[in-house]
Amino acid sequence: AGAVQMGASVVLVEGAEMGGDCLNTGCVPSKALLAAGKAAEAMRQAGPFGITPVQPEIDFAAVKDHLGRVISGIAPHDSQGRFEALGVTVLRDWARFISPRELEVGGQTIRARRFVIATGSHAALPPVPGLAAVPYLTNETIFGLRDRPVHLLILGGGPAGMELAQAYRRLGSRVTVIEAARALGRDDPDCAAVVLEALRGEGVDIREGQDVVRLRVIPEGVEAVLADGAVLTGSHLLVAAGRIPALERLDLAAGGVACTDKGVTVGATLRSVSNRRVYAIGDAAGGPQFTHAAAAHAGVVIRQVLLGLPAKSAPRVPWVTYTEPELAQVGLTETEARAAFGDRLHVLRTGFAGNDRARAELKAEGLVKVMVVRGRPVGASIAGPQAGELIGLWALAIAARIRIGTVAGLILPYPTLGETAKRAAGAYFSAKLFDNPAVKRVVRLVQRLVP
Ligand SMILES: Cc1cc2nc3c(=O)[nH]c(=O)nc-3n(C[C@H](O)[C@H](O)[C@H](O)COP(=O)(O)OP(=O)(O)OC[C@H]3O[C@@H](n4cnc5c(N)ncnc54)[C@H](O)[C@@H]3O)c2cc1C
Ligand SMILES: NC(=O)c1ccc[n+]([C@@H]2O[C@H](COP(=O)([O-])OP(=O)(O)OC[C@H]3O[C@@H](n4cnc5c(N)ncnc54)[C@H](O)[C@@H]3O)[C@@H](O)[C@H]2O)c1
Repeated sequence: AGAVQMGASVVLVEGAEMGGDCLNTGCVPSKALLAAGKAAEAMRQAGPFGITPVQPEIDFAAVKDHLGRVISGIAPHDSQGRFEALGVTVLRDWARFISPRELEVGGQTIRARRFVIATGSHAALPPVPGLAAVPYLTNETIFGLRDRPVHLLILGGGPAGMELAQAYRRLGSRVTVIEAARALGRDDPDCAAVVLEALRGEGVDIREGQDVVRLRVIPEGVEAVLADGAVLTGSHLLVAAGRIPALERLDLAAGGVACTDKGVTVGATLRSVSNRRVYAIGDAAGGPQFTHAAAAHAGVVIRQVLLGLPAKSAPRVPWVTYTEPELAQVGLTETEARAAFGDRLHVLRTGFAGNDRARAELKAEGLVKVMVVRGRPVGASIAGPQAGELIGLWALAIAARIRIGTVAGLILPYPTLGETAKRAAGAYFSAKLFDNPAVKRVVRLVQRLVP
């Protein structure tokens, strides 16, 4: 869309649904499902507000229809019609390279000056004994279910696994997550612990540090035997154990495009190291796998290809796991910042328990951690209500190299969750101001001298 509107001649090739993974089988249906689960949970948890709690009746097929409506509502923005109206030639078939500067698409040859590979990723299938012989779901099939799984076993406790675990649990399924290492392991452990405790409190069974040693079909569905000997039986199995780039149809060898099992081999400019006509963006580029990362990549390519300007992809992007409470990260985690800056690091912490809005809404679990080096934030981790919205301020502060004092001095409306930022920033100064005998001496002196 950007390229054509800036005057380039553009062909867009899509082999499946317009809108890709995010719209059809990723972000959008998962957030719509989480929203349905949240509505159900609010009914169960109304008691403390003085409202009789009810066990909601969930029409699972109607929930599935809700996902469909949300997708259809957004789809026009990603549609063939919209792109054609902008002047893009849209071809609905699979593309493959036939030479370093030609693609074959449905019998047609396309010769181009530049190519952008934006083919996304698929669910990775881990080498678990028996997986090939049992029925399993991935993100490409689970959102199509019209019947509620009785007991959903989820292989993988990353963002995909944990978001769907909470959604299905709240919609009435039993859910067991089997995680080989640490659940939500890319996030700050203190913040991840808040989310895991909340999920366990809702009845999600999370088995960490557990390999599945065998899977087999049983009459009720699937049986999983874990390394510790536990035997789990589920009606359905979801594989959410990471992603592999979707390069299999492209015949990259014919195009002279080097790749690994992580994606097309590119540097920070996103240009193929082996074919200078080719760029790779999004999940296919082997970096962070988020829609906003893919969108930022698109800007990096447009700048270089259309304007001839230098551009590089950002080494880090923020991310959010949309459980309730939410889990958000921008910049460095405490562990990363400690490794990079050692004793120069100050870690500021504040809990949502000290935030009056969170108290009023009975959502006071969670914390904000801010990593500060030489008076400027270099990272923030948040677990709590609306963490995904709250991380925006820290993203700006880090990107614009704003001093922590500027955040502490902000006047923010009361009572808002956003005040957690001011409170966390204030912690940088409170120790220096309030526990400092020199400050106390100065204040006493000023009190005596000032009339
Ligand atoms: C369950 C789930 C939830 C997620 N939630 C979030 C979220 O909340 N926020 C977030 O930022 N990210 C989320 N993600 C990640 C996000 O979906 C991806 O990072 C994003 O879709 C990547 O965009 P992309 O353009 O690289 O690839 P895609 O969106 O996958 O698009 C690639 C397109 O290329 C097409 N294609 C592939 N090969 C060919 C070929 N040879 N010829 C023609 N067409 C081809 C595919 O059909 C597809 O339509 C989630 C992922 C999952 C699985
Ligand atoms: N809210 C969001 O932005 C969001 C939501 C969902 C997915 N995504 C993106 O999509 C991508 C895929 O998500 P994901 O959660 O599938 O991947 P992931 O790589 O983030 O997590 C996969 C998890 O599965 C575990 N695992 C791997 N093999 C296993 C095995 N054999 N048994 C048990 N556990 C195993 C890993 O240890 C890891 O914790 C991620 O990169 C993520 O960034 C983003």
